[in-house]
This record gives sequence, structure tokens and C-alpha cells, in this order.
Amino acid sequence: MSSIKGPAPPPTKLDGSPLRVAIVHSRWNKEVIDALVAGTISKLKEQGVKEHNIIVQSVPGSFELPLACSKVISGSHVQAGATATDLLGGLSFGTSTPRPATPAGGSSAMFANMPSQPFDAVIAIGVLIKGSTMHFEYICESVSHALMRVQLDTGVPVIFGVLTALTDDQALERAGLGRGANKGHNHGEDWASAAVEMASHSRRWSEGKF
Ligand SMILES: Nc1c(NC[C@H](O)[C@H](O)[C@H](O)CO)[nH]c(=O)[nH]c1=O
Ligand SMILES: CC(=O)[C@@H](O)COP(=O)(O)O
Repeated sequence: MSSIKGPAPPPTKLDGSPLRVAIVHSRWNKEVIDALVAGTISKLKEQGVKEHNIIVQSVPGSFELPLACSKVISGSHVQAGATATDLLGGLSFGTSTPRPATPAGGSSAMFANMPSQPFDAVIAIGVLIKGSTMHFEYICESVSHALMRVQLDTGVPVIFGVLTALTDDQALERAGLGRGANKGHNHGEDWASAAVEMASHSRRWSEGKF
């Protein structure tokens, strides 16, 4: 029997082309993480987000995600307000498209592709797999609450891309890497769609448009 689970599509078609999105991922359980990050990036692009507006940063484990998301959001505001002089001084964000070296006294044309907007959404990606101690429960609980807090405190959508799996197979299936006949579904694609939708809504709602 097929399942009724899963997100319904948004009521209107969304356009990711004006959006700037950060992906912050942990490195624990890397095989699953890599697939989820790839699925997320591919869906963001499919929805129109430009490659140079997708920034990827990594942290050791899921426990590090909330602080990293908070810092990435505040740093993007600093970056968006930065002057050419700041940028010549090396202010950067490790973008997926590396910034070319700028000679001293570089021209303003060199900054044409510099980000001028903070992140519209952040996607936090982690893979927690239950072990033999209470480690899993503590991290699941604290990280989910903290990521919620970051989005409410900053007003920037933080997408909950953290798998909380009881077994390796559960994690693999949620990254489209299932070992059985059913490969499962890559949830990174859903997180990308949620990011584009929430970022678009947030922009509109902030302008009082409903
Ligand atoms: N067991 C998992 C962890 N543990 C590591 C913590 O997240 C953290 O990096 C460490 O305690 C240092 O603060 N992280 C995962 O992402 N997934 C796990 O299954
Ligand atoms: C601190 C740890 O990462 C580790 O001791 C947790 O163990 P487990 O995943 O078996 O609960």
C-alpha cells in the first residue's frame, strides 16, 4: 500500500532567482550527508537559485549547527553592508564560487558579483543516528529546539534538515541511498523547496504583502 505521507506542492509556483541561501551541514555520517547536500543543491538550482547565491559551510557534528547558523546569518548582514575597502581587506564567506584575487586598488567593477544581500534562508543539514548511549537523544532534543530558536530570534527561515534516525538504514533511505529494492527519497530536495518557499513568503510578508 502506498503511503499518504509527504509535503504537498506550494499553491503557487515559486521563483528562487532573487534568493540567497546558505547550507550549513555537519560532517558526521558523511556518506548520507553528501547525498543530502547534493540533493539540496540540485533542487535549489532547479527552482532558480543561482549557483553564486548558494553558500555551503560545514561543521563537525549536528550539535554545532545552531551556533553556526546563527553566525552565518549575522555574518551575511555584515557582508551585505560591507564596503569595497572591507572586501579588499579580505572579508569573505568562503562562497561556493571562489572570489578572484583582487589587486590593491581594484576597480568597483570587480565587485559586481559581490553579495549585496543577507541570506534569505539557511538550511541546516545533519544526520543523527542512534547509538548505544543517550548521546543521540540529547543532541536531537537540543539541536531541534536551538534551530527553532535561531529562526525565531533572527527572523530568517532555518530549515530543519536534520535526520534523527534509529538505524543506518533509516538514514540511508532518507537520502535516496536505501540498500533494499526501495532506494527511498532524498529529503534534501524537500528541504530546498521549503527554503525557497519560506524565503519567498518571508520577503513578501515583511513588505506587508499577503
Ligand atoms: N553522534 C552524532 C554526532 N555527534 C557529535 C556531536 O554532534 C558533536 O559534534 C560533538 O559532541 C562535539 O560537540 N553528530 C552528528 O551529527 N550525528 C551523530 O550521529
Ligand atoms: C560522545 C559520542 O559521540 C559517543 O560516545 C556516543 O555514543 P553512542 O553514539 O553509541 O551513543
